[in-house]
Amino acid sequence: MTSTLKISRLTKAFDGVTALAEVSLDVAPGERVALLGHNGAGKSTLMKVVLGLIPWDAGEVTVTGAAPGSREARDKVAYLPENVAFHPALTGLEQLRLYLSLRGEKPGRAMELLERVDLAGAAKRRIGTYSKGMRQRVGLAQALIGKPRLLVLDEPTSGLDPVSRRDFYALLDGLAADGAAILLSSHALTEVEARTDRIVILSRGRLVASGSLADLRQTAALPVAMHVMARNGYTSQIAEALPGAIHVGGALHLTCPQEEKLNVLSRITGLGDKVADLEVLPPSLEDIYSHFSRRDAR
Ligand SMILES: Nc1ncnc2c1ncn2[C@@H]1O[C@H](COP(=O)(O)OP(=O)(O)OP(=O)(O)O)[C@@H](O)[C@H]1O
Repeated sequence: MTSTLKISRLTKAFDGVTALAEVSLDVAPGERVALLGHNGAGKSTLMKVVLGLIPWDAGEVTVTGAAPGSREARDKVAYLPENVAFHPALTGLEQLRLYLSLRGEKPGRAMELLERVDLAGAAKRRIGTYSKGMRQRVGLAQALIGKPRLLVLDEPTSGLDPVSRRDFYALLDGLAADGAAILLSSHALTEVEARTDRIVILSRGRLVASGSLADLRQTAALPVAMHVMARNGYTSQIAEALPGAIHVGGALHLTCPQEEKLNVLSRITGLGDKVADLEVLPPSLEDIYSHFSRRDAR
């Protein structure tokens, strides 16, 4: 399938400071990609290049086969900046009508867009009275104009409460199911872990990891943690059977390399009734993210 976004060996420096170094990334139609990285990793720079807002030094970038910033690309790309700003004196409805006219579309669609982001009830209130989450939703409604094929969202859920975040991702799921590619940056790791198809980690301008969470987990090969709860009176016997386990509260905690996980589990189950309960904790996205960021910093 042809990629919606194709980036090949993209390099960009600002006054001799490298912001992006040979970054390659393809995003397929309907794919939801999360861009992660510390402050200054290059996420916004990459987005600005994709949007055609800044030139780049080397490499190739195409958006739906067109050059970033070209008329064709702009027609198919939507952007939601992190701190979206609107005119505070306009109502949500007026703001959306204005954007629709600027895009050459019927202003009459404004209410339908506000309904999609659950803002119909506040459509006739001034944006100056909206909460941050409501302004963010006006931003999303604006990004939905013209059936975009690529949505570029810069920290779209920062400042949203958990319910608004869930609704926001549900909306993105619908757009992705309709074939739109989504590239979003975030610092909220647990949230992207559940709601995106692929995770891309940038570190100091370089792409250091790309794949599903399962792929990254496998590549990182981080240890697995286990919490073993002993039945009354058996804690020391279990501790003896599991060298390296440490007492934390009433449980025993141990870690082991991925490849030894099944051996350790069979040792634990061999302890029979002495074990009251067992929890196996795979490495979280936070662990994986730190692993790749640290590895790159060395
Ligand atoms: N206009 C600019 N002039 C000079 N340097 C810049 C400019 N824009 C970005 N940079 C530098 O490029 C690097 C990447 O910055 P960028 O804003 O892309 O990071 P980011 O990953 O989006 O960070 P954050 O999470 O803080 O938004 C940083 O070293 C930054 O200082």
